[in-house]
Amino acid sequence: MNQNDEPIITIRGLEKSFGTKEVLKGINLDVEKGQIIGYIGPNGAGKSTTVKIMLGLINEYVGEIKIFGQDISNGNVEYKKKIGYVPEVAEIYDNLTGREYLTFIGELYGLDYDAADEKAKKLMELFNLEKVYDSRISSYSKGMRQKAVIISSLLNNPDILFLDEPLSGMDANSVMVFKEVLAELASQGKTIFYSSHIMEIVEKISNRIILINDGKIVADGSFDKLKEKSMEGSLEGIFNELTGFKEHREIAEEIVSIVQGV
Ligand SMILES: Nc1ncnc2c1ncn2[C@@H]1O[C@H](COP(=O)(O)OP(=O)(O)OP(=O)(O)O)[C@@H](O)[C@H]1O
Repeated sequence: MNQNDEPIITIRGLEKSFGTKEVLKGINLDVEKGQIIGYIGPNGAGKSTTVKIMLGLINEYVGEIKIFGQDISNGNVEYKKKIGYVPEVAEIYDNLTGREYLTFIGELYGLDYDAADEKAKKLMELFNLEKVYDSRISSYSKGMRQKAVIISSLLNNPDILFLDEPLSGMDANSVMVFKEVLAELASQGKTIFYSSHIMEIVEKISNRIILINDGKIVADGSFDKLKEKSMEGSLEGIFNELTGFKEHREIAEEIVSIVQGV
């Protein structure tokens, strides 16, 4: 196997506990260049934990992770230069303007100020944010902030993009643009690791879906392949089936009866 055929991410025997709580119980995964992975699972399943370990934000774990062929525990953080990350909750610098924030991030990635400014400005225009480029981020709406975070994750032209619920707050037009951007990036060989609870979108954009439950991978394949193995026609149905969740109606009825009982 030559170097170009090597998986871009390899995870072997990944285990992670917080105190006595075992969160990841042996994750094994090879991700190929150009894949859009939909990484899904119930609340608390360990999706963000897996991503944070890959980003080097959590250092203590059992198992081996290679990104771009390098073991990430070797102390060399160079690989991070080729990664983009949109966290579920972004701490962005409210008192900075869009321009200040994005050029700052661009410079952290090694771009010079003018290159970062030009790129950020063009991307802000394409996301309809040109008018607020010089306004403080504290004045942005939720969706506007989210777009600024997405732009910041793209400034370094990353080879792997980790997205944790990236569309929250974004309007339908922007979602449409962003979905196309992801498909286009993947077609150019970028790898996308996409975590979300919006099953309709995961179903549409991912060419490979990985479902974790109780710390283990319980499904891995294209949406069509998962459908073949299931009685369910939608990803939402497959998700319910594989996570053993059947009581939604009973739970809903109980909630309503408690609400009405006050
Ligand atoms: N720093 C931490 N300290 C202690 N427990 C943690 C920590 N981070 C995560 N956990 C626990 O690990 C489990 C997995 O959390 P994680 O955030 O990875 O889940 P998730 O699959 O991303 O969930 P969600 O869909 O709700 O975002 C949860 O039980 C959570 O409480």
